[in-house]
Amino acid sequence: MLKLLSSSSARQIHNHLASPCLRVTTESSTNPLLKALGSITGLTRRTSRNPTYYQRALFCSGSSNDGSGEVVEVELKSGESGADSTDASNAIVPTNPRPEDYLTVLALPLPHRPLFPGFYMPIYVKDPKLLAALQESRKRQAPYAGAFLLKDEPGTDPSVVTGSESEKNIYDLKGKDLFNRLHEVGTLAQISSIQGDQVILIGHRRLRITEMVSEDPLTVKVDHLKEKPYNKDDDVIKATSFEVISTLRDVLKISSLWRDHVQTYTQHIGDFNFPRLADFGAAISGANKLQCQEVLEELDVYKRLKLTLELVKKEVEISKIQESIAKAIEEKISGEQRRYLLNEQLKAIKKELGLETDDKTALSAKFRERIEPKKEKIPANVLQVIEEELTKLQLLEASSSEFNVTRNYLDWLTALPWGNYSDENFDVLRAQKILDEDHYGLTDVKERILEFIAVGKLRGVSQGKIICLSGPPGVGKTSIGRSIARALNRKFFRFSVGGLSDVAEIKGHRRTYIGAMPGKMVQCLKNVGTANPLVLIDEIDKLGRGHAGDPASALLELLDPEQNANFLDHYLDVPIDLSKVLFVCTANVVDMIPNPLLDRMEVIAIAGYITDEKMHIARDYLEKSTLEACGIKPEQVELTDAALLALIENYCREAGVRNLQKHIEKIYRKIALRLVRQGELSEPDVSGESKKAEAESIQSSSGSNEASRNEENDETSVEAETVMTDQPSEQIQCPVDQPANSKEATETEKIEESEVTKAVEKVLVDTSNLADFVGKPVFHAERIYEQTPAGVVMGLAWTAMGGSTLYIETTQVEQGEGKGALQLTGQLGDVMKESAQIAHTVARAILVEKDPDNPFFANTKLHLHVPAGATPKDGPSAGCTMITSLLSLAMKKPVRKDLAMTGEVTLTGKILPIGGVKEKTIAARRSEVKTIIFPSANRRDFDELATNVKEGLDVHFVDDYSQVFNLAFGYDQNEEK
Ligand SMILES: Nc1ncnc2c1ncn2[C@@H]1O[C@H](COP(=O)(O)OP(=O)(O)OP(=O)(O)O)[C@@H](O)[C@H]1O
Repeated sequence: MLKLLSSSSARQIHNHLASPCLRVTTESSTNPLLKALGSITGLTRRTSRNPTYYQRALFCSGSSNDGSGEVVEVELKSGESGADSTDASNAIVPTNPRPEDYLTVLALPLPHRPLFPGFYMPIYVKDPKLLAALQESRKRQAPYAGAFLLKDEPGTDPSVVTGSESEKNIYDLKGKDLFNRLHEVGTLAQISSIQGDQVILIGHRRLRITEMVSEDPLTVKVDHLKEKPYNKDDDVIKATSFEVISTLRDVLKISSLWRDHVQTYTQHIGDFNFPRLADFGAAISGANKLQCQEVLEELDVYKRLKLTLELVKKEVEISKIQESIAKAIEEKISGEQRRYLLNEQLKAIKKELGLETDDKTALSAKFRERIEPKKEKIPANVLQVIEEELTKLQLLEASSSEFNVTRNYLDWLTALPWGNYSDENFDVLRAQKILDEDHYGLTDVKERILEFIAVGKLRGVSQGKIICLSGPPGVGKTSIGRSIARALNRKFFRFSVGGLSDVAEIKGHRRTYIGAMPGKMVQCLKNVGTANPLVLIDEIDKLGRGHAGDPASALLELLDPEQNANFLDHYLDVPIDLSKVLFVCTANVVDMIPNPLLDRMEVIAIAGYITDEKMHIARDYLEKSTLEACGIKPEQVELTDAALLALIENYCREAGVRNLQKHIEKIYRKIALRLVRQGELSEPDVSGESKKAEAESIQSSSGSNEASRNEENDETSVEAETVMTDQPSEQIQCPVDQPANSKEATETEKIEESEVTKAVEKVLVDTSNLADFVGKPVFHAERIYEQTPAGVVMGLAWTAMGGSTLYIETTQVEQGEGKGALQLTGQLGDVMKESAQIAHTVARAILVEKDPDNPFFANTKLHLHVPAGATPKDGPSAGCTMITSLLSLAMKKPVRKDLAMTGEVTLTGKILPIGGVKEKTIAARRSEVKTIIFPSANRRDFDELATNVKEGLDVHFVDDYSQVFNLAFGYDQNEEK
């Protein structure tokens, strides 16, 4: 409470407080505000240096002795609330205030560390009210506040950094909450400056909060704390402080960070006594906030010094670790730097000596060197693109991704064989020789190639063409492609488009994609190095559907001679001339080739081989190449004709020869193994003279040995084979696979055995031992009837695997008035089902004509089946076979022996042409058919067949079913038998 002062009481207070900074006016004031404050018991502080201009005063109510009264700040503005300068001049105004005069202070929360006396600390005040209050107090020339460390939230670990989250929360703390979170002991902080929300504090003296005065901004009452009295000359304190000093010196020596700390945060340390030393050590240490707070709270000087010593000692250790880490890293970096510098120097020296240019220049030089010889042939637009890209390369940063893209692009552009053609062979005779060398038969294909060469010779230039070789697997489509390339002296490149569904495979990716690549054609040109290779596109009938674009259209652009002179690959982005490329495609089924593509092709069908052709191929090509591949000398083995024939007829009856090749390889591999085994057995550990002598003795007794071996072999060896001795006439049987642990074998027997095998020179493969090499025949004969019964007729079919024979079987299910019906089985397709219905109708009509009284079809339920029910079948060509089968059953008369037929039939009985004449003829031969009926329209196809295919066949060409009827049933049954 404030009481108006009389001059005497004011002086009394003045004297009592004995403060030189107080000035007391003697006149009493009528200021109503002062009156309202009631009696004054203690004067604390004046706020203005000049008593004439004072505006505020701090008064403390209650006892003036202990200073425990309430502090009241009074505004004494002149002219406000009746207070004027005259009135105010009556108040008691202190001069030169001291920090210890502050008994009520604004509380500043410190989130990270306590503030030590004598140190700077910048803090950020986010609370606008608090900031305003601080600014106000600075204006009032009372720039002091209390700085208190904030306690962690209960349950948090002070050593764990949780980011800015906690900091955010403290700005939200207000009033009582904030008060409860503050450590009791803090520091009286002078507000040195305020810039924005940054406030620089300078620590002065320790405070202890006693109670909260106001909540927002938080104002607290404080006690000023003093160190406990201590003896300056105490040895222990001295020793401890010296240790602190020497440790600090060590740290300062090691850590430059500490030196900076000392310079930045210490402020007029003043007289450097022991308590200050302890504060100093703790303040600059890196200890956590609670350890620092402990030092701050410690008023016992010795204890405080001890605490500080612990902290600085720890700091020494940390500094040592820091130093070693720094040293290790420095060493590593300096090593790398050194290497880098040396490398750079090396590069510079090499450059100076002209030994090496920098990467980019070297790269550009490489590309230029590449295009130099073919510069004349490279199209102008391509040259321009190359030049532009080379300029771009120089401007790009070598480490950029764009640089790599440009480099790869240039690599492709410059690597292509622009205008580089291989010298073509226009020598027809030579070409024919090469073609014959590689393949037996295939006259059509060879003729076509020779025509191509002849045209090239006359025109002087060859032309890009698309040839399509179609036929069953293994007939040599791929290998003839390779052979054509050899004959024409063109480079060969093969790629399969079977299942290909991505257009990018053909046309390339756009350069913008990561990992972009040009298409197959550009890769081919780079690979072969000439612009006129022979490109074999395999399995074109199995081209995929395409999920991104249509591969068939892309192939069209590639193959079409009209378009491919300017083929544009997405990656290359410059037109390439593919008009000189010879494209050869292969397919199993021509029907599956997309029509626009097929339209541009010259299809050459390879039908498959008959036994005779297979024999030739096996003898002259497959056997020779296999012998070579297995490392067997021709004189070491003999595969008899009979064995080969058996192999073809019983094991490899399909149209192609791939399976035959596999079987021959299998035989020769087995022979190779046996020869090696024998060879090993025949290497006895005897030398020179003794060997010779033994050989002679063995030779003289060979007859008896052979005889004994023969006997033994008959009884014991299941897997025996025919072997020949020096004299081919003397054939003996000897076991090739010896029982590994023959206990009975004596020493002499062993020698004899080895010498006998040594004499073996030729392995004979005959029909008798063929099964030992290739196992039992796996092929079941197509022919299931020796003589077809009534209702069964042999037809001829075409499949992707070649031709084959098939039976049409008809039987009667039940009979009865008006029960005539037809039931079909055998996985027949729609066309074949319709064909059967037609056959039923036509057969009925014919029967009416031939035997009007026979009600068979009207009263009989029939079942027509086509065996091999697991294989789907379709097509109209079995029409005439079905009619014949139905009529045969109706008339109960089997058809002529060894007859096969094929032909589509109309409802009126006309016979329409069919496809696959060669395949069907070959299939008929395979099944030992003697008589074949073909539609007349196919006569030309048949006439074109090679003589060996036609040989020995009785072929009839028919226009009308009546002719078939006569051929099938117009025979004398007795004669047939
Ligand atoms: N007329 C022939 N003369 C000599 N060897 C042949 C003849 N026909 C095929 N061959 C041989 O048969 C093997 C198989 O031929 P190739 O691989 O060319 O068959 P393909 O018709 O391309 O089969 P696919 O349709 O399965 O690709 C090759 O080793 C080839 O040399």
